[in-house]
This record gives sequence, C-alpha cells and structure tokens, in this order.
Amino acid sequence: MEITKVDLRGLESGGRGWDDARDAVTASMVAYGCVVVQHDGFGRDLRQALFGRALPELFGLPVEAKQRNVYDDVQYGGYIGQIPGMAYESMRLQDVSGAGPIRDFAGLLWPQGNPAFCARSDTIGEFAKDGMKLEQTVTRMVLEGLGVRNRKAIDAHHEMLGYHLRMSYYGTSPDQKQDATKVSLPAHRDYVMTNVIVQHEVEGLEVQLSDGSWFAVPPEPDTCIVVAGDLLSVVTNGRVQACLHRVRTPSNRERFATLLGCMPTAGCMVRAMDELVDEDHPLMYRPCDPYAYSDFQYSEQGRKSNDALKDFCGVPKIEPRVLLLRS
Ligand SMILES: O=C(O)CCC(=O)C(=O)O
Ligand SMILES: [Fe+2]
Repeated sequence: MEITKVDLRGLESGGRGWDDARDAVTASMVAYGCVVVQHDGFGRDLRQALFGRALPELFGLPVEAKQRNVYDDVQYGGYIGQIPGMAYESMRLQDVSGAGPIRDFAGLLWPQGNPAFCARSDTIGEFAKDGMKLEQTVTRMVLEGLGVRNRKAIDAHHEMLGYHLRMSYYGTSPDQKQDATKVSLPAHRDYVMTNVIVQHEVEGLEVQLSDGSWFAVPPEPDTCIVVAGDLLSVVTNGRVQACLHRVRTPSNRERFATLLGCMPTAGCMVRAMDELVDEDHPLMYRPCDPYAYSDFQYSEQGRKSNDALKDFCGVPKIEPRVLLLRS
C-alpha cells in the first residue's frame, strides 16, 4: 500500500480544484493520520540555505552552546543530544511566528554575534512562513472536509496556535554495514496538533498504515508531509487519529530534517469542534490541557500505555446495556 500525494500547488480557498484537493487531504488524514503533499513553499534555494548552510553551522557548534537551548514547558522542549548510542541531535526554536524570537535564538547560540546566521535566520523565518501557510491550508481542508461549516470556529482554532521549529540531525554509524539502516527514532505519536515534516535528500521517515505495514515517505525536493498529532484527534473528535511514525536512516549518510509544529499557546484548552460531536459521533475526549498532556505522554504511565491520549482524557464508552438499565 502507498500513500497518494496530493497536489496543493496554486490552490486558493474556495477556488478551482480546492474541493477535490480538500476531499483527498481529508481522506488521507482519516485513513493514515497524515498527508503527503506537493505545494508552493520550501523552494530549492530556501532548502539549500537551510539544510546546506544554516543547519550544519548550528549543529557544528560546541555542545555547551547547543545546551543553552532550554525550554521546559513541554517534554523534549530544548536541545536533545549526547544520548549514548544515539547519533541524533535536535534543537527547538520555540517561537517562529516573528523575527524577534528567531533573533533571540541566534543571540543565545552566538552571544558574540553571528551576522551570517542572522542573515540566514531570515531563511528560518521564510521557511516557517511557508510551513505555517501549509499547515493552515491542510488543517482548514481537513476540518471543512469533516463537515465543519463554521468558518469562525476554524479561524479561532488557528488563532490559539503557536508555531515552533524543530531541527534535527541524524549522524552516521560507521561501524555498521554500508547499506544497513538503523532505527534512529522509535515508533511514536507526536503530542502536538500537527507537524509539517521536511526531509532533506536522505530518506528515513516511515509512517504506519492501517494494515500494520510501514510506508517510507520519499525525501523528494518538492514534497513534504503533514502529520497529525494527538491534539488533532481531540479537535476532530477522533475522526483523525494521530499518525504512528518512526525514523530509520541509512547508516552511512547524514540526514537533516525539520519539523514545523504547532501547539495551543499556554492557558488554552483543546476541545472537540462542536460540529464534529453528534449522536453518531459521541464525544471521545474531554477538553485537555496540552501541556499537561505532553507531561503525561512521557510519564511512566504514559510510556507504558498503548493509547496515552485515551488514558489521559478519553470519555469512557457507555455500553447500550448500561443505558437500558438506567432508562
Ligand atoms: O526526522 C523526521 O523525519 C521525523 C522526526 C520525528 O518524528 C520527531 O522528531 O518527532
Ligand atoms: Fe515525531
């Protein structure tokens, strides 16, 4: 089985081709918790500036500098790296919706200044802008496709979101055979609302399909994938389930990937859209505090659970038998 790519190039909300693309995006999200798309953003020069220059420079910094990237509000919020046996490092830029936080990030890593990176942080701003636009298009399509007619509710959904960028580096394992692959990130679901994942040249990302097989997402230059996290399950009342995915990289090639993620800003609760709850679709999840959920997902109980979201805020199903007894 394979996931069909949806072409979003040149589409405008409500314009020609929008409805067909919306239906294809929704079908893919419902079936797999993700959608592979071609779209107008992340052009060749931008990718080259980010993956060819900015990221190698960032990950080339001394460990002490990278470790200054700390963010405690969510699990794995800051720098991840130096994990024994794992050739993986990742940095998170907490807020990419404006130029200020991007400049602050550069200032934190290069306190003496780094004009080159600051110029390139425009690269990061451009990249984030393209990713935000894509996320907003895809989520709008999914909510519309599932039957949300209230445009204000969709706008309000986006107004509560903040966007962050995770930049990841997967190193090589020279001790393994030339053509071997290794699991670099074990199978997991993201706790966020959605992640737009861009792979650069080297493959690795795999998503699990309903028959249990793994689909390798092609690292094509004009393609990226939008992956649903657990919070989107809450918003869509379980119609879209978070995507189970993992990373399996070739042992002999370095790999970079970026993830543009979104989460409600602190203090916002995530709840199912009114129009997606009815008699045929009873409420599946209670309103949930996304930051408390991120803690739970990584707690001992959450890690052991097969369905952390259900354990955290699932509404127990009422058996028809019980209803009869009560009536
Ligand atoms: O590197 C990738 O392609 C995806 C990484 C990922 O799934 C994650 O960091 O949550
Ligand atoms: Fe992930």
